[in-house]
Amino acid sequence: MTQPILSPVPASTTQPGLPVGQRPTTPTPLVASGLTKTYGTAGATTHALAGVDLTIAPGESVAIMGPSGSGKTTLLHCLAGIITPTSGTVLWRGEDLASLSEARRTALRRQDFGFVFQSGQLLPELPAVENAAIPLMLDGVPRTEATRVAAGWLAHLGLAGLEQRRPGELSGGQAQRVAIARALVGSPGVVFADEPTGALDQTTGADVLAVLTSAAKASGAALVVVTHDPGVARHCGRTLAMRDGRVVREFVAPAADATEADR
Ligand SMILES: Nc1ncnc2c1ncn2[C@@H]1O[C@H](COP(=O)(O)OP(=O)(O)OP(=O)(O)O)[C@@H](O)[C@H]1O
Repeated sequence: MTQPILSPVPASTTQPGLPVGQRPTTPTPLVASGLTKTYGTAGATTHALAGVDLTIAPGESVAIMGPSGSGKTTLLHCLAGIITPTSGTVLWRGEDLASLSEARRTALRRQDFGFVFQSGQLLPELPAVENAAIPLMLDGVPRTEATRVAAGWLAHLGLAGLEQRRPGELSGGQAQRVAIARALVGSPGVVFADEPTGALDQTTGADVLAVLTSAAKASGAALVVVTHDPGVARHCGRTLAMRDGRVVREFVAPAADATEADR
């Protein structure tokens, strides 16, 4: 039986996953200022982001909603350093992500950020426990230790006994829990989730979302979730409604007063 490595106590008193000292422990906000992103070339441009200012506090959960094409994924990708904004800055631990070398940005994404996508993010040939352990192994943690920690997360997320199953042998909801374990296993500062329940039925999606938000909270990670589902947004402390590349409304939890037009 693997040892549980996540206890429901504040992250300030425990850093699940890795031995103390391997991770910076000072909580830090993620601060975006004046973000714009323009795709295309002269004559055929799309202004996907038209000036976004946003601060994600340590440990807070933020849902990003808005109609298709309003810039949600573009914002998430800028915040996570996956793409570089056309103008504006994203500061993490005092550094502008755009000023880092690609190698530094890649390392930072692996070490400080976790990611959950809609589906298809697990490697089909690897068992669940190894899928979940990947970020640690890429970071140089020995395989035995990495899989021990990953197994602890799988157990915490309700997947004890399924460690050796490959993704094709898991349900959609179980596969998303493995993806959540993988996102949290390295004790990230921020977890980014893009439509994490979009491929699941409503009940399974609600379960997975509850698991994601509570596990992120217990680990002390901030959570940024792009979603069309107001049920998802209700799990988050703050909801931003986007339109035409801007944040046009903001709700403090729960987002019960979000209208159909905000989705
Ligand atoms: N790589 C790209 N090249 C050109 N245009 C892009 C690119 N990515 C996004 N866009 C455009 O930028 C705008 C914002 O796209 P984005 O994917 O951020 O919106 P979204 O709100 O996440 O949409 P959805 O809810 O449909 O996923 C859209 O008009 C889209 O067509």
